[in-house]
Amino acid sequence: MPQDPEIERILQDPKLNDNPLMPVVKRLYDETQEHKRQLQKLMRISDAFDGLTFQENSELREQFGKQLRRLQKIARISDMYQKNMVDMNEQLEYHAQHDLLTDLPNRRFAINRLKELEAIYQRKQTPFCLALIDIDHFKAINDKFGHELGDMVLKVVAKVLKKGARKTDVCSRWGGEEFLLIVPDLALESAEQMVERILHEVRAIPWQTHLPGNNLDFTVINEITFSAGMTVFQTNESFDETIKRADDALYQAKQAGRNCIRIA
Ligand SMILES: Nc1nc2c(ncn2[C@@H]2O[C@H](COP(=O)(O)OP(=O)(O)OP(=O)(O)O)[C@@H](O)[C@H]2O)c(=O)[nH]1
Repeated sequence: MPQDPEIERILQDPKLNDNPLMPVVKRLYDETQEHKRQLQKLMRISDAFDGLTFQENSELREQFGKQLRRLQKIARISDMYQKNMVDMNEQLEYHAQHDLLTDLPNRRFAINRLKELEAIYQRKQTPFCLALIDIDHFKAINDKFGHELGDMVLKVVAKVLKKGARKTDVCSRWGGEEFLLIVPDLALESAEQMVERILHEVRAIPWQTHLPGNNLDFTVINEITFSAGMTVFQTNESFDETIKRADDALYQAKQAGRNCIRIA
């Protein structure tokens, strides 16, 4: 420990030995030296601690970075997972309301739409028409050419029906070879003209020429037609009753030789 030379000299001076203040000066000097030693020791400890802290800091920083990267990865995975769940839910919802073969809205979808229209009708008296459309002699197509070709015919006819209807109409697969067309905001006469036009388009499908379809031979089909029963929703009835009337009209169309529309 470096001593203070000036004070050392005074303390060693024999002339001052008898000075009554000398013991106090000596004690103070010793205490000061001791404090100095303590201070230096503390500084050394603090230096070492600083080094240690720095090392720990960089280790902590590295661990923190690692954790952060892991968290970001987990967040990305969770994002993707959530997006997949949303996509899957949308798909599930879509498939719950659409027909797998034709991709048209299914019976459940149509019934929901009918419920909505029925409710709207109670408030605003906005009329809507229904057309039950049934492909003629479809069993014979299956029997003669096979179920696979029958499926393709259903798909092609469904496309033509959808294309012929307006965007606001619902063209649904009601079941088997039967379709329900829901036509809101249109007088029955105009709706009938629309279905007549669609029937004409279905008849005109060029089965003989250029239909795509794996190894299926569409040239065996001559002409596909449908029969339709149409009606309009009336006050004080449920849509079930409207459908029943459309079904009766469809029966009449079949009885009349098919390939035509009847109104009830
Ligand atoms: N390929 C195929 N056939 C179906 C499907 N759904 C129902 N069918 C068939 O459609 C046929 C309907 O036959 P029917 O109810 O006798 O009616 P149709 O032969 O069209 O006779 P009409 O309606 O009186 O003109 C049945 O043979 C069913 O098996 C389907 O998804 N794919």
